Amino acid sequence: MANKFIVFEGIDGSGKTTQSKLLAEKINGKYTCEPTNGDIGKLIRDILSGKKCEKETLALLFAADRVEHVVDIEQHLKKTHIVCDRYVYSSMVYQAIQGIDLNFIMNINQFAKKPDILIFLDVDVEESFKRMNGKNKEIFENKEMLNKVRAKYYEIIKKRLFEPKYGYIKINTTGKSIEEVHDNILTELREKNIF
Ligand SMILES: Nc1ncnc2c1ncn2[C@@H]1O[C@H](COP(=O)(O)OP(=O)(O)O)[C@@H](O)[C@H]1O
Ligand SMILES: Cc1cn([C@H]2C[C@H](O)[C@@H](COP(=O)(O)OP(=O)(O)O)O2)c(=O)[nH]c1=O
Repeated sequence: MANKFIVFEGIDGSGKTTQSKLLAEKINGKYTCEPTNGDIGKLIRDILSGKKCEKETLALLFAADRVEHVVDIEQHLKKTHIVCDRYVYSSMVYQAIQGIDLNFIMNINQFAKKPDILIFLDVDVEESFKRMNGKNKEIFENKEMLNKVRAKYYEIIKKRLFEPKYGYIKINTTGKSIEEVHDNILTELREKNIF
Protein backbone atom coordinates (compact mmCIF):
# COMPACT_ATOMS: atom_id res chain seq x y z
CA MET A 1 0.00 0.00 0.00
CA ALA A 2 1.14 3.53 -0.77
CA ASN A 3 2.41 5.68 2.07
CA LYS A 4 -0.22 7.93 3.60
CA PHE A 5 -0.29 11.71 3.95
CA ILE A 6 -2.18 12.51 7.16
CA VAL A 7 -3.02 16.04 8.31
CA PHE A 8 -3.97 17.24 11.80
CA GLU A 9 -5.99 20.42 12.24
CA GLY A 10 -7.76 22.11 15.11
CA ILE A 11 -7.71 25.24 17.24
CA ASP A 12 -4.62 26.13 19.26
CA GLY A 13 -4.37 23.86 22.28
CA SER A 14 -6.48 21.09 20.74
CA GLY A 15 -3.52 18.71 20.95
CA LYS A 16 -2.35 18.66 17.32
CA THR A 17 1.37 18.68 18.05
CA THR A 18 1.07 16.09 20.82
CA GLN A 19 -1.13 13.74 18.78
CA SER A 20 0.61 14.11 15.42
CA LYS A 21 3.96 13.27 17.03
CA LEU A 22 2.45 10.26 18.83
CA LEU A 23 0.84 9.00 15.62
CA ALA A 24 4.03 9.51 13.57
CA GLU A 25 5.93 7.44 16.14
CA LYS A 26 3.27 4.73 16.18
CA ILE A 27 3.18 4.27 12.38
CA ASN A 28 6.91 4.89 11.83
CA GLY A 29 6.09 7.99 9.85
CA LYS A 30 7.66 11.42 9.62
CA TYR A 31 6.32 14.32 11.68
CA THR A 32 6.24 17.67 9.93
CA CYS A 33 4.54 21.00 10.61
CA GLU A 34 3.39 24.36 9.29
CA PRO A 35 4.61 27.03 9.55
CA THR A 36 7.76 25.07 8.65
CA ASN A 37 11.18 25.54 10.18
CA GLY A 38 12.48 26.95 6.89
CA ASP A 39 13.31 30.62 6.18
CA ILE A 40 9.73 31.54 5.22
CA GLY A 41 8.33 29.69 8.24
CA LYS A 42 10.66 31.65 10.54
CA LEU A 43 9.53 34.94 9.03
CA ILE A 44 5.90 33.88 9.56
CA ARG A 45 6.58 33.15 13.25
CA ASP A 46 8.06 36.65 13.69
CA ILE A 47 4.88 38.09 12.19
CA LEU A 48 2.65 35.93 14.43
CA SER A 49 4.62 37.21 17.42
CA GLY A 50 3.82 40.81 16.54
CA LYS A 51 6.01 41.95 13.61
CA LYS A 52 3.76 44.08 11.41
CA CYS A 53 2.50 42.66 8.13
CA GLU A 54 -0.49 43.07 5.82
CA LYS A 55 -2.93 40.15 5.93
CA GLU A 56 -2.56 39.60 2.17
CA THR A 57 1.22 39.31 2.58
CA LEU A 58 0.74 36.83 5.42
CA ALA A 59 -1.60 34.69 3.26
CA LEU A 60 0.99 34.68 0.47
CA LEU A 61 3.76 33.80 2.92
CA PHE A 62 1.81 30.79 4.26
CA ALA A 63 1.24 29.67 0.65
CA ALA A 64 4.92 30.18 -0.21
CA ASP A 65 6.02 28.25 2.87
CA ARG A 66 3.66 25.47 1.74
CA VAL A 67 5.18 25.33 -1.79
CA GLU A 68 8.54 24.46 -0.23
CA HIS A 69 6.89 22.09 2.24
CA VAL A 70 4.95 20.14 -0.41
CA VAL A 71 8.17 19.45 -2.35
CA ASP A 72 9.64 18.03 0.83
CA ILE A 73 6.49 16.01 1.60
CA GLU A 74 6.45 14.48 -1.92
CA GLN A 75 10.07 13.40 -1.46
CA HIS A 76 9.47 11.80 1.93
CA LEU A 77 6.25 10.07 0.85
CA LYS A 78 8.34 7.87 -1.43
CA LYS A 79 9.82 6.31 1.71
CA THR A 80 7.42 6.82 4.59
CA HIS A 81 4.06 8.04 5.91
CA ILE A 82 3.78 11.77 6.60
CA VAL A 83 1.96 13.22 9.60
CA CYS A 84 1.51 16.94 9.15
CA ASP A 85 0.66 19.36 11.98
CA ARG A 86 -1.49 22.04 10.19
CA TYR A 87 -1.79 22.44 6.44
CA VAL A 88 -3.83 24.29 3.80
CA TYR A 89 -7.00 24.02 5.94
CA SER A 90 -5.36 26.39 8.44
CA SER A 91 -5.10 29.00 5.67
CA MET A 92 -8.73 28.35 4.68
CA VAL A 93 -9.70 29.04 8.30
CA TYR A 94 -7.36 31.70 9.71
CA GLN A 95 -6.76 33.79 6.57
CA ALA A 96 -10.49 33.69 5.73
CA ILE A 97 -11.25 34.97 9.23
CA GLN A 98 -8.78 37.78 8.64
CA GLY A 99 -10.92 38.79 5.65
CA ILE A 100 -9.11 37.15 2.74
CA ASP A 101 -11.41 35.80 0.04
CA LEU A 102 -11.58 31.98 0.01
CA ASN A 103 -11.17 31.83 -3.79
CA PHE A 104 -7.96 33.82 -3.50
CA ILE A 105 -6.73 31.48 -0.75
CA MET A 106 -7.49 28.41 -2.90
CA ASN A 107 -5.83 30.01 -5.93
CA ILE A 108 -2.55 30.74 -4.21
CA ASN A 109 -2.63 27.22 -2.72
CA GLN A 110 -3.50 25.35 -5.89
CA PHE A 111 -0.24 23.36 -5.87
CA ALA A 112 -1.10 21.93 -2.42
CA LYS A 113 -1.19 18.14 -2.61
CA LYS A 114 -4.44 16.66 -1.31
CA PRO A 115 -3.88 14.66 1.87
CA ASP A 116 -5.29 11.15 2.35
CA ILE A 117 -7.05 12.09 5.55
CA LEU A 118 -7.72 15.09 7.75
CA ILE A 119 -7.96 14.51 11.48
CA PHE A 120 -9.77 17.41 13.11
CA LEU A 121 -9.20 17.57 16.86
CA ASP A 122 -12.10 19.34 18.47
CA VAL A 123 -11.97 20.82 21.94
CA ASP A 124 -13.97 23.11 24.13
CA VAL A 125 -12.51 26.63 23.89
CA GLU A 126 -12.35 26.92 27.70
CA GLU A 127 -10.35 23.70 27.92
CA SER A 128 -7.98 24.68 25.11
CA PHE A 129 -7.35 27.97 26.90
CA LYS A 130 -6.50 26.12 30.12
CA ARG A 131 -4.14 23.80 28.21
CA MET A 132 -2.31 26.79 26.73
CA ASN A 133 -2.07 28.59 30.04
CA GLY A 134 1.30 30.25 30.56
CA LYS A 135 2.37 29.86 26.97
CA ASN A 136 3.23 32.84 24.79
CA LYS A 137 0.06 33.97 23.11
CA GLU A 138 0.24 34.63 19.38
CA ILE A 139 -2.09 36.95 17.47
CA PHE A 140 -4.78 34.31 16.93
CA GLU A 141 -4.99 33.12 20.54
CA ASN A 142 -7.88 34.74 22.41
CA LYS A 143 -11.21 33.12 23.28
CA GLU A 144 -13.28 35.07 20.75
CA MET A 145 -10.85 34.15 18.02
CA LEU A 146 -10.70 30.49 19.10
CA ASN A 147 -14.51 30.30 18.83
CA LYS A 148 -14.44 31.79 15.34
CA VAL A 149 -11.69 29.40 14.25
CA ARG A 150 -13.57 26.41 15.63
CA ALA A 151 -16.76 27.42 13.77
CA LYS A 152 -14.82 27.90 10.53
CA TYR A 153 -13.32 24.40 10.77
CA TYR A 154 -16.85 23.02 11.20
CA GLU A 155 -17.90 24.91 8.07
CA ILE A 156 -15.06 23.49 5.97
CA ILE A 157 -15.87 19.94 7.05
CA LYS A 158 -19.60 20.41 6.48
CA LYS A 159 -19.03 21.84 3.02
CA ARG A 160 -16.41 19.15 2.30
CA LEU A 161 -13.94 21.74 1.07
CA PHE A 162 -10.69 20.29 -0.32
CA GLU A 163 -11.95 16.90 0.88
CA PRO A 164 -9.18 14.34 1.39
CA LYS A 165 -9.31 10.93 -0.31
CA TYR A 166 -10.50 9.17 2.87
CA GLY A 167 -12.45 12.16 4.17
CA TYR A 168 -12.36 13.74 7.61
CA ILE A 169 -12.11 12.28 11.09
CA LYS A 170 -13.45 14.50 13.87
CA ILE A 171 -12.42 13.66 17.41
CA ASN A 172 -13.74 15.38 20.48
CA THR A 173 -10.82 15.67 22.88
CA THR A 174 -12.58 17.60 25.67
CA GLY A 175 -12.10 15.81 28.99
CA LYS A 176 -10.04 13.04 27.39
CA SER A 177 -6.47 12.17 28.29
CA ILE A 178 -3.70 12.25 25.69
CA GLU A 179 -3.67 8.41 25.62
CA GLU A 180 -7.43 8.21 25.18
CA VAL A 181 -7.34 10.61 22.21
CA HIS A 182 -4.46 8.65 20.68
CA ASP A 183 -6.49 5.42 20.99
CA ASN A 184 -9.54 7.12 19.45
CA ILE A 185 -7.42 8.20 16.47
CA LEU A 186 -6.03 4.68 15.92
CA THR A 187 -9.54 3.20 16.13
CA GLU A 188 -10.93 5.67 13.58
CA LEU A 189 -8.03 5.09 11.19
CA ARG A 190 -8.54 1.32 11.42
CA GLU A 191 -12.28 1.72 10.84
CA LYS A 192 -11.52 3.59 7.64
CA ASN A 193 -9.13 0.76 6.67
CA ILE A 194 -6.25 3.17 6.33
CA PHE A 195 -3.86 0.97 8.27
N1 LIG B 1 -5.90 15.49 25.89
C1 LIG B 1 -5.19 16.38 26.58
N2 LIG B 1 -5.48 16.63 27.86
C2 LIG B 1 -4.78 17.54 28.58
N3 LIG B 1 -3.74 18.26 28.09
C3 LIG B 1 -3.41 18.06 26.81
C4 LIG B 1 -4.10 17.12 25.99
N4 LIG B 1 -3.54 17.13 24.75
C5 LIG B 1 -2.55 18.05 24.80
N5 LIG B 1 -2.44 18.60 26.03
C6 LIG B 1 -1.51 19.63 26.49
O1 LIG B 1 -2.01 20.87 26.01
C7 LIG B 1 -0.95 21.71 25.54
C8 LIG B 1 -1.18 22.03 24.06
O2 LIG B 1 -1.06 20.83 23.29
P1 LIG B 1 -0.46 20.83 21.83
O3 LIG B 1 -0.32 19.42 21.40
O4 LIG B 1 0.75 21.71 21.74
O5 LIG B 1 -1.68 21.53 21.04
P2 LIG B 1 -1.73 22.29 19.65
O6 LIG B 1 -0.56 21.79 18.83
O7 LIG B 1 -3.04 21.91 19.06
O8 LIG B 1 -1.66 23.75 19.97
C9 LIG B 1 0.33 20.94 25.81
O9 LIG B 1 0.87 21.38 27.03
C10 LIG B 1 -0.12 19.48 25.89
O10 LIG B 1 0.71 18.71 26.71
C1 LIG C 1 -0.41 26.80 8.63
C2 LIG C 1 -1.12 28.04 9.04
C3 LIG C 1 -1.12 28.47 10.35
N1 LIG C 1 -1.74 29.62 10.72
C4 LIG C 1 -1.69 30.07 12.13
C5 LIG C 1 -2.42 29.21 13.10
C6 LIG C 1 -1.64 29.35 14.40
O1 LIG C 1 -2.30 30.35 15.19
C7 LIG C 1 -0.30 29.89 13.97
C8 LIG C 1 0.93 29.10 14.30
O2 LIG C 1 0.72 27.81 14.45
P1 LIG C 1 1.38 27.02 15.65
O3 LIG C 1 2.02 27.97 16.61
O4 LIG C 1 2.15 25.93 15.07
O5 LIG C 1 0.02 26.48 16.22
P2 LIG C 1 -0.29 25.80 17.57
O6 LIG C 1 -0.26 26.90 18.60
O7 LIG C 1 -1.67 25.27 17.34
O8 LIG C 1 0.73 24.72 17.80
O9 LIG C 1 -0.36 30.04 12.55
C9 LIG C 1 -2.40 30.40 9.77
O10 LIG C 1 -2.95 31.46 10.09
N2 LIG C 1 -2.42 29.99 8.47
C10 LIG C 1 -1.81 28.85 8.05
O11 LIG C 1 -1.86 28.50 6.85
